[in-house]
Amino acid sequence: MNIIETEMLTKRFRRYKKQAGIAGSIKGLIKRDYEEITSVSELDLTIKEGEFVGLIGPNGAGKTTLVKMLTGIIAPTSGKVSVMGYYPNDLKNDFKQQYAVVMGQKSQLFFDLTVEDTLRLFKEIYGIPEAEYQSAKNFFIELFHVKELMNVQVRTMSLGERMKMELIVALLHNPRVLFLDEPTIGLDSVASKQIRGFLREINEAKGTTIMLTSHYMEDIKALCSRSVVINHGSKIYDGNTEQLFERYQKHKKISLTFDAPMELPEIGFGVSMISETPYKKVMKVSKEKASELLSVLMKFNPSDISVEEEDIGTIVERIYGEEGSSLDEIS
Ligand SMILES: Nc1ncnc2c1ncn2[C@@H]1O[C@H](COP(=O)(O)OP(=O)(O)OP(=O)(O)O)[C@@H](O)[C@H]1O
Repeated sequence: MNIIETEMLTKRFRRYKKQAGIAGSIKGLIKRDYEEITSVSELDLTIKEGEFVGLIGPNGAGKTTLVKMLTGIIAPTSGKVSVMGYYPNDLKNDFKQQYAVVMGQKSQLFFDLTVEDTLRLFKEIYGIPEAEYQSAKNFFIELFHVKELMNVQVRTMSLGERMKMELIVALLHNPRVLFLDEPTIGLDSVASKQIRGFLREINEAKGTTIMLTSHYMEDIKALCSRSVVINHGSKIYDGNTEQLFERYQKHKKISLTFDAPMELPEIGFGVSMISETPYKKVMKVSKEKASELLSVLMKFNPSDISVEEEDIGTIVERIYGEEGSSLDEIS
């Protein structure tokens, strides 16, 4: 069953265009010039119940605008949108009860309350019956291993602990759809990995449909079997995530940190150095050579080593750049 359906979905904004200088400001008081921006353009999208979909695109691509239309925060300019059978912008209570939004950069927690109190507060907000509340709470406490944090004030928690709480609060009422925006932002690699594990578990155990927006390609690669790439408001790829990376990702970025100043010899593998200080080296290597290079680099005893995927901007450029690539062919 399709839980999200859009057809020719379009959102245009009118933006005041101020002319430069004081003269421009004064002129603007009398006559205003506007420019029209098409943030989402004729977008067709269907998502089945239970899917875990990555929504990716460079800054300003239209991701947030799309999610705002799917959650009813803004109305489309034209086209059709249906989420769980509702027109989101009607903002029916039944609709709002069935989805959740978690944003890595915005918190819905009350920093002075303990987690126990916060959860109880959200129980009341969502009107969750006591028995259901207890069972959901226990399920998440166990899943996220947060038993010892229940009576801790939110403000004293680490970023990773707080993100777990954001997810518990959002999922307490068992929503059918979860919209996630940058859930691992600012987290170290251990905490990010943990959060990814929980999200996978929630998707599998509860069948929650998840739409994940992230600039971290590692999140998308680890979690989403399907990816939707948008650029300038239009869909430019919709399909298998593995194929997306296989086809459009050429390099990996490897960062090494050392406890003492280190000068690396010429290491070959066609490596190009992105930045270099005595304590930190960041380099780019073709994805085929990455693991071989890693085993060589380990011999220099780095105190930390990380491997990152290419950023979405580079992937988008390749999608455009590939001769004959068309959406029909890819998806
Ligand atoms: N309320 C608004 N009024 C005018 N223009 C807007 C409004 N909201 C978004 N836009 C414009 O629409 C375009 C898409 O913005 P949107 O926030 O959806 O992009 P995004 O893909 O979420 O970007 P980011 O990754 O930077 O968050 C941008 O050019 C933005 O400036």
